Amino acid sequence: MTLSGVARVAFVGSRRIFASHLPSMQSYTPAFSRQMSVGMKSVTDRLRDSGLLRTQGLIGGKWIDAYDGKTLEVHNPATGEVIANVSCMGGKETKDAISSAFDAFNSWSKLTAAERSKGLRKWYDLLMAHKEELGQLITLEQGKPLKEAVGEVDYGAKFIEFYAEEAKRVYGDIIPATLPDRRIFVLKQPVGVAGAITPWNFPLAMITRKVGPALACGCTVVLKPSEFTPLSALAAAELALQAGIPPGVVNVVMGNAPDIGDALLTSPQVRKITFTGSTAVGKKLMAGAAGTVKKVSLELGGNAPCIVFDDADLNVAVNGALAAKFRNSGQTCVCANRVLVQEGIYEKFADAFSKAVKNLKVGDGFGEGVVQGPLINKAALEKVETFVEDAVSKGAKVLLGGRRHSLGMTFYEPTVLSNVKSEMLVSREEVFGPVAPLLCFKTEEEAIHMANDTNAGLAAYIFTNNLQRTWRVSEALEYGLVGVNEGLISTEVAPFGGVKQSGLGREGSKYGMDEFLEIKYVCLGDMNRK
Ligand SMILES: NC(=O)c1ccc[n+]([C@@H]2O[C@H](COP(=O)([O-])OP(=O)(O)OC[C@H]3O[C@@H](n4cnc5c(N)ncnc54)[C@H](O)[C@@H]3O)[C@@H](O)[C@H]2O)c1
Ligand SMILES: O=CCCC(=O)O
Repeated sequence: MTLSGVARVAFVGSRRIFASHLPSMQSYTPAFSRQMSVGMKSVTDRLRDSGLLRTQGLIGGKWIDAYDGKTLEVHNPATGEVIANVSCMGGKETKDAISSAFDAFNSWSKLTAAERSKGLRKWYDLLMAHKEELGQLITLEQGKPLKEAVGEVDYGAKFIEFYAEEAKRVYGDIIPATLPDRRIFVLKQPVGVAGAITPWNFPLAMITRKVGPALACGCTVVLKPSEFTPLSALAAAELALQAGIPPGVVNVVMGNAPDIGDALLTSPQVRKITFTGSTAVGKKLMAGAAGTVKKVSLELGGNAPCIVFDDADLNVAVNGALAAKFRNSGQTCVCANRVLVQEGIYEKFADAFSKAVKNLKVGDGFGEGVVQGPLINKAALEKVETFVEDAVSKGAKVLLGGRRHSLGMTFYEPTVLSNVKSEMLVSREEVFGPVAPLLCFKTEEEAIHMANDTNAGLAAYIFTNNLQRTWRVSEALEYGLVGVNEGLISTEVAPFGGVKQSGLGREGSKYGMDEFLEIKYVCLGDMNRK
């Protein structure tokens, strides 16, 4: 079937899905067109067949339109075209979703851990069974290369698998009593309904990292995915239903973010807010949650330093920095934001790194060999542009890239800047794009000072072959995660989270469970007392 033969409009349930995201053929090579026709056929047909292309909100196990019938367009960032129109919901729908979650909490929290575990395991199996389609959906609405998108499904699904196992390990304590006729017990209980708000850069994994532990602990969830990428969230929710997770345990609303946020924050029935996104929005949510004193966890923005010492292995450092910087086109909270290079290795590193960056193929995420997709939207593109202009106007030198990509849309050339200084915007704020600013330092103390000179404290990377230095610097860095000779460190088994203004709490690992549990102390008096 040729690309032109693919139906322009497909129907999913009662909703219309527009297939007009298909790219204009003039801009691509024949090989690329063939690839797209296969990819596009899969996206529309396979998703429709599996029921994964959902466009309504999910409340109490039912797929529901916005009460006023409003919809919201979802775009393919690689082409700008509309992929789907999803329900644009607000406070009213959110209140109903909260009621459903509150009702469902009664029964879900009372299931045995083994029963909840079974549901989560089934959900994991279904996510994995649909990993190709889910990956295509992520590429379609978020833009990341297909291979990376399928990798996100693997990564995201692992949180569900891990927490299916962890559900069975919510242990309490027995504390030696202070009086002979008493016994002291500690119980861990689910906090209640959790409001989960997630960003667009990992449309699936940021959801599973929250919903997995929440459900494992016995909590129920009202999820609000990003308006830019709701389709992956809806598909994951559809699979949760197919896995037999009861109605009301997972609810999804999307649309008017402040209205949805207000409904979640002001409801006394919501006992937990778990948020991943920008620091600015996180601060607002934290303030809003104070009114009803909710438990809050926040995964916010970063400003990751990537420190390359003179004694580093050059290849390891180049590959590590490349992975840490250019994953998801630089749109990752743990992406290296500043590359600090010691003066003795600076020139060699700048040269080898620029050569490696030059080889990164930019294009539509469905294109063969593409490793750099578009930025999420025009605002993101303009932000990157402004940051590069600011750096250049203050003396930075463009070693590579430094401008919009000839593909147009929101594509930006993978960029390397040298002679970058700490006061430039690229060093002070999260660039969230494919720009690597190189800063030079002389001593270890200077590197630590430069690295810590920020309000953010999420991820940091160091490249060195000196064991003592590894420990000294790892301990001195004011960050929640440190990669040593490694640029990709995220995994479901390790705690992920920031210090300072990068957030509160941890996701992933056994520690991720604590965010959804309350501790209850029970004092048992003398049962034989007359
Ligand atoms: N620390 C982490 O684990 C982590 C992971 C991924 C992304 N991030 C950060 O996320 C940011 C990029 O994501 P983004 O642009 O989607 O962030 P964002 O803060 O703009 O949006 C995140 C979510 O919050 C919602 N939102 C916005 N205003 C709201 C309000 N008033 N009330 C309720 N919800 C509201 C959005 O609709 C979206 O769903 C970057 O700063 C990145 O570093 C952090
Ligand atoms: O963007 C932040 C999340 C990325 C990750 O989990 O590694």
